[in-house]
Amino acid sequence: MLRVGVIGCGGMGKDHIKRLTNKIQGAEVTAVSDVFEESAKQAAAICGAKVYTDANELINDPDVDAVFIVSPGFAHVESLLTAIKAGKRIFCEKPLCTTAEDCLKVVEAEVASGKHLIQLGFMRRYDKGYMQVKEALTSGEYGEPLILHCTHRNPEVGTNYTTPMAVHDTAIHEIDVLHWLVDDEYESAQVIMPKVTKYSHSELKDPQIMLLRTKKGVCIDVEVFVNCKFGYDINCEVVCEDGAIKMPSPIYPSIRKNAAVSTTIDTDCFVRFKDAYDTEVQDWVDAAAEGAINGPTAWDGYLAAITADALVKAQETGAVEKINAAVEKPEFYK
Ligand SMILES: NC(=O)c1ccc[n+]([C@@H]2O[C@H](COP(=O)([O-])OP(=O)(O)OC[C@H]3O[C@@H](n4cnc5c(N)ncnc54)[C@H](O)[C@@H]3O)[C@@H](O)[C@H]2O)c1
Ligand SMILES: O[C@H]1[C@H](O)[C@@H](O)[C@H](O)[C@@H](O)[C@H]1O
Repeated sequence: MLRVGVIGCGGMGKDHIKRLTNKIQGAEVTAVSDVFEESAKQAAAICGAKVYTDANELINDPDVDAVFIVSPGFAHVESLLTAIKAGKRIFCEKPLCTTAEDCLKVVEAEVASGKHLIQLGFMRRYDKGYMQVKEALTSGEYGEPLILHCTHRNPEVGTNYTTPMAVHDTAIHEIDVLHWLVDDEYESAQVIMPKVTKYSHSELKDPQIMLLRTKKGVCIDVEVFVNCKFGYDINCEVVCEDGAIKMPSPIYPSIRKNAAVSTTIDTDCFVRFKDAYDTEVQDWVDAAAEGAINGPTAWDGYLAAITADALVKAQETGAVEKINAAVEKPEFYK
């Protein structure tokens, strides 16, 4: 049994604690921590775990074999470095860290430890729909990918959500999954700002159109619209030389009523990606039995961070911004 300590007991933290406690085979939550003791206590009630307010104490608890980081992005770096030092296995929710500089520190610490310790929570790589698109692309039947059209729509966000978060918090998922889909790396980024929706506020330009170009010349457009009001709507279509592949939407019945046909759209990521979260976490636990780490790595987190930085710069300049890694991909991640 893998004894897991969970850091961060907010919305996503509690969702993962329930998953680890009720669904995942081979793991138990033995400790939880939150800077707010009351949040940690509420989470501990779900799983009967020890309560900490200091994440570093949880990491060094001898009853914790592995650490699950679900605190806000800005707090990830400290827990990651402490857990690497303690030699603990780590699952870290996206983003790895909020700056490329911190991501690089984590990459360097993991490489120096000589052990693969970190799986990053880019769950879309475990989503059935994206996996089907990837399978179609790698079959070679449709030729080379040329263009990707994507949408990332949330029904609404809180008033503390600001313009750069459309990149760091939201488009970060597309940044990771799309280059993985087409097996390529990003070269440049640009952002186009349409008219702002009446449902936004002065600190948030919403919607945005993000454009990415890969080294092989694939052009990607992602509409990020976080106050779209109508649902949690994720779409992706890959236009290839010999066909176009559209990711399937979750299947709901089509209802005929009052002279209209309607189908449900999910309203949040917890439902839309429920199966993907379950699969990624089970994979992390299963890999532990073999002393391995699967899935997205700290290096993927670093690549996402430099791409995010270019997009945030492009939000301000409106220009095409280059994306360059400060270092070569270490042998360790190849
Ligand atoms: N993969 C996904 O689709 C997905 C979905 C939602 C959230 N997330 C990620 O999960 C993480 C948490 O998001 P959330 O929505 O639960 O946020 P949240 O604000 O609801 O919860 C964060 C919790 O962490 C606590 N906290 C803050 N600093 C801490 C620290 N240093 N140590 C321990 N706890 C600390 C806060 O008190 C809060 O209870 C973020 O990295 C976010 O990007 C991922
Ligand atoms: O933290 C959440 C989460 O990552 C969701 O998957 C994404 O759709 C939201 O935009 C973001 O705010």
